Amino acid sequence: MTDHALAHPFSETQWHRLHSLLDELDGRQALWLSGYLAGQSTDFMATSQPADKRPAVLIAYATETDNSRLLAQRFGEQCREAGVAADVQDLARVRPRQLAKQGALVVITATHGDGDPPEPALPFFEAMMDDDTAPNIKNLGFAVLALGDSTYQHFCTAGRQLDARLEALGGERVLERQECDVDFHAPAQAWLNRLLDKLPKPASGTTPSAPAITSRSTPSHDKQHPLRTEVLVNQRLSAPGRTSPIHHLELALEVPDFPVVPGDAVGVLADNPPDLVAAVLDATGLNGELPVSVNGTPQSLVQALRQHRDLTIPGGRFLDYWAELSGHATLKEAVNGGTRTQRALLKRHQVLDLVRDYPARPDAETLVATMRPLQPRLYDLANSLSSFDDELHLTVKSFHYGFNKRRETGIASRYLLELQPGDSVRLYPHRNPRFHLPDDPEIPLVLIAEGTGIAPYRAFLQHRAANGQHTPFWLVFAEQRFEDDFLYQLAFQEARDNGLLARVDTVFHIDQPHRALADPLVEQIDQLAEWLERGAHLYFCGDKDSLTRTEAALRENIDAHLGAGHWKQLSKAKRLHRNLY
Ligand SMILES: Cc1cc2nc3c(=O)[nH]c(=O)nc-3n(C[C@H](O)[C@H](O)[C@H](O)COP(=O)(O)O)c2cc1C
Repeated sequence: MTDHALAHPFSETQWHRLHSLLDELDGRQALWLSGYLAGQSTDFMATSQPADKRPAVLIAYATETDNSRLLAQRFGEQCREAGVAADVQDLARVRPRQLAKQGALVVITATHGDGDPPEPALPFFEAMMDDDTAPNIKNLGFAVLALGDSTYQHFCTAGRQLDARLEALGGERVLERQECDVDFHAPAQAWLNRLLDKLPKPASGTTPSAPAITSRSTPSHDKQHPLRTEVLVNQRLSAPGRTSPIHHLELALEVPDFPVVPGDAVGVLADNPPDLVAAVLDATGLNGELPVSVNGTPQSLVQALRQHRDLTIPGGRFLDYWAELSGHATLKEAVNGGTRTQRALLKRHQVLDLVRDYPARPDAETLVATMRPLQPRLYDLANSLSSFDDELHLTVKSFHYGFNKRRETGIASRYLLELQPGDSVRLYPHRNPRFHLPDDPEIPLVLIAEGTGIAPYRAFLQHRAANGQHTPFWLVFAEQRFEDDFLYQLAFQEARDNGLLARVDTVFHIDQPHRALADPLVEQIDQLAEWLERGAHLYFCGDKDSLTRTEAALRENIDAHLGAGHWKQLSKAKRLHRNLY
């Protein structure tokens, strides 16, 4: 068959690239790719189908850490098995006008930032809230599942706002909004089951559509099915004696086709520190060997507390249980006093404070059932699998915070920093497509990092070098001291010497207390403008406050230099990439 015998939707360049990729694949890789594409097809199809062929139900998700996407995809499969025509799509790719043509809309959305919608879906939320761009959705059946975390002041705000707006725009609520806390699996599934009953079913006698093949048909790892990796190296990168040390970790990757590229991260399932687990057992008088179950899996209490339960933040259900069990007036008043009083109490008490200050004798199973699940933590990959396909590298900084006048250490960073070669770590891939490299290797890239934000840039450089690509890179990096804290200094200096890095600028806050991360770029604004005119993309990675200030300074200077609204255009053209934490 010639290329032209098949009417394909690709440009000539894409067609050639596709062919040369397919030529390189062996049978196993081709099979994997076909399964992967089939899995993605729920997303692809929704954007490419003509309007009149759109399935009745659109299941749209807005996510940053994947919970909403996984729920949406699972619900999509459940719908198809029940014969309900449903498409699953990222809200970031839904145009509000498209909604008017749907039969029903199911939204699964998280809340992030400080009560904000997940960042990729921001344009969708903005367009929906704006009277000029909001669609007319009279009679559109809708239902909203809101994911959140009740320890945040603005609980489930994104879901609440969208639910109210869909109603205000003329939609008809098929089922009352469900709000879920971090232990969302059971309530979310129960709500989705109820929703399924209310969605339009095929006429009797029609055969339900076959369940779609998802990327799960290939070996895959996620939060529920993490991969066990072995620690090869755990090395301090920063100066000895620094209060928040930074380490470089190398983990053995013993599975093929781990689906990450530079810019992606891994979700790490950290263990709680053994001394904290022991202190909780001690204060509750429970034996760690007691049998309990977590999501239906039987295990010992000590394992549940070590691997699955949040021993830091108590959460509302635990507080209710403990107030009842201990019978203590202070706790009862907090529970009965409404959200604000509860939150005030939780701000002063971690789990250990509660169980020590208000002693009681819990039942092991109820204790585990009422505690919040321990959340995974995301770490950006610091290497490219094109260079080391059997290793994952992470850059980890110790995290400390003040609590009740004492100094606490972050669970995940403490766990990772204390690992020894030979220990194992449970993790899963986390895709971050908004922070990937552009396809065209000739596009110049300005890489701006505060501290550990440098990790993905190491992966970017390795990736381009391994593929023999010559991208103009300009690195701007800030840390504490030049002598001690220039992370991966040798690698970046080598890249500078061999021409892979075109420019490097650094800011060391302790050495140069008045110098900001934006300063080197502002001082070289002509150069930056020239790079932008050549089509450069800008990447911002690391500490949210520092990089938000940096972006504001650059925006002001670039708009002054290249014309008002220039920065906004860069953002619209997807040439600004942010990965902030
Ligand atoms: C950085 C961050 C900020 C968050 N902010 C909020 C918030 O303001 N309100 C809220 O209810 N939940 C908040 N959450 C909790 C998430 O909504 C919750 O973990 C949800 O399950 C994430 O879903 P996703 O994986 O689909 O993004 C936040 C989570 C993170 C990691």
